[in-house]
Amino acid sequence: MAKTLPERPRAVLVGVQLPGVTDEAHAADLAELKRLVHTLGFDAVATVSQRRQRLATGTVLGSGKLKELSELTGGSGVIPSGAQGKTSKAREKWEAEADAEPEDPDAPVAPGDADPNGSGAEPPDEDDDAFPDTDAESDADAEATAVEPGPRPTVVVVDHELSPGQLRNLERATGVQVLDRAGVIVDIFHRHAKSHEARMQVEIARLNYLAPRLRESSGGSERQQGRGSGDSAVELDRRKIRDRLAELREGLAAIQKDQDHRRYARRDQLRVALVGYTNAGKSSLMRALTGSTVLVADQLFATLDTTVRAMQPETRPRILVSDTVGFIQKLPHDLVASFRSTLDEALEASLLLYVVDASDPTWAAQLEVTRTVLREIGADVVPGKLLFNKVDRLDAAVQEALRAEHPEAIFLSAHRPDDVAMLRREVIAFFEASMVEADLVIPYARQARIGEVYEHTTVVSQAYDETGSRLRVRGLPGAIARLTRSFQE
Ligand SMILES: Nc1nc2c(ncn2[C@@H]2O[C@H](COP(=O)(O)OP(=O)(O)OP(=O)(O)O)[C@@H](O)[C@H]2O)c(=O)[nH]1
Ligand SMILES: [Mg+2]
Repeated sequence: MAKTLPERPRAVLVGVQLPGVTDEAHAADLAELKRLVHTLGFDAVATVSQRRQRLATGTVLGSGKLKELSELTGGSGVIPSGAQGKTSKAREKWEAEADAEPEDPDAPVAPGDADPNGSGAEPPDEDDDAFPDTDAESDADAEATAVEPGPRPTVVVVDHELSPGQLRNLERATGVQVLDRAGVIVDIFHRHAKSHEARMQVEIARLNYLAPRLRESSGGSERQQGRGSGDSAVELDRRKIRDRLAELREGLAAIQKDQDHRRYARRDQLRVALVGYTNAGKSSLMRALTGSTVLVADQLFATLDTTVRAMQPETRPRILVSDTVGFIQKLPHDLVASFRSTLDEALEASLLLYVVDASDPTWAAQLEVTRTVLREIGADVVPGKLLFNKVDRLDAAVQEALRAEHPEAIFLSAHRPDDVAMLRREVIAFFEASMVEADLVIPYARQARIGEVYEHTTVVSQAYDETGSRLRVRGLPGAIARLTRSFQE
């Protein structure tokens, strides 16, 4: 099918299997990178993989593998030595700062496990020799690099976070544009962000990501300033980025204040949030439960905005359902920070529905990523239910085994109305269980506000006496306490 479409850029994936990473986990990582790259509009046509003790400081791969990679892209396979001499003092300083500014909340994405001292890694690394067994290992999986026939790949995508220096070195050696995993995710977020807020959050993350990587054009990556006065152009860009970041933060703070108000207004309502790994089926369940038309798509990070809708048909009191941004492993730090406010929805829910794609063999690792992120924002104290979604794709035996292992979980398919109805009953039952019954007296003078009671509780019976109407209600203890107070004032 892809052949009839306009040509998609062809990409080579690069992954290093570090100690402690199993073959399965490594393969799953690369498969996920392939999906990310696909979502971005590239075709991954080859994978270069190597086992190493750690990422090579300068070029990620050892020199042998780097040659192999560069043969695929038509690059020289080496870092031209002349190119290294040109780095001026100002640029060095800028890069060094960019690589290591941990105390600055605006600091660019940390280089992660790669290149911990963030030197920018200009000189070609020499650690190939320090690990003499690596060459043998690279020979061992040399035959893994098969390329689909067609034109030369024009992009290299590395499954790790690269320091600006590593990125530049790889571009020089391969002669093509190099993206790292964080860059791919940032770009996807950039394309998928719809609301004003999400766009601002993503722009902040993107600027933080791009800033340390600004440089004169090399290997086809975009460069706004064209040629000219080199470092001063970089300096200028840097100032512009700082200004823009400040402006964005201000705008975001205003929007978030507004949202805090709205959230405050919803505080008495019954709320459930759908959380989970990207593509697990959160938006599909959201649609099914609320009849809303949120985007459902077989791509990663289809949803970037939190949507809140009442469960349909409406219950009394109504139950609000939130759809949230999905998680992924190795999510760039900046993006996690950007989406923290989105995740506040999850924090404020009374119930979290952990949606898992049961048909994905790596579901357990995906669930762990979800739990870890939620733990980090303190949402692990919110009661949760485990939802094994997409069971329509499982064969009966696998499903049986899963059910036996997780008797407390809900098994369903977002595509089956009966399953969704069952989920709805489960959600209602959860809230029922936490509700209490109480009597509310509404003085005649305040009858106009009786609607508030109906909004936040279930009215079991109603009677009238000389003081006003007397309602027997069921609701969450907090809501009842607030209503009682508000009608006594
Ligand atoms: N077979 C099957 N496919 C499903 C089911 N639920 C969702 N899908 C499909 O899975 C893909 C992802 O679904 P979404 O609902 O967009 O997933 P999401 O969790 O919202 O994903 P993000 O917004 O990207 O984080 C879509 O192609 C859905 O049609 C299910 O129960 N069975
Ligand atoms: Mg979604």
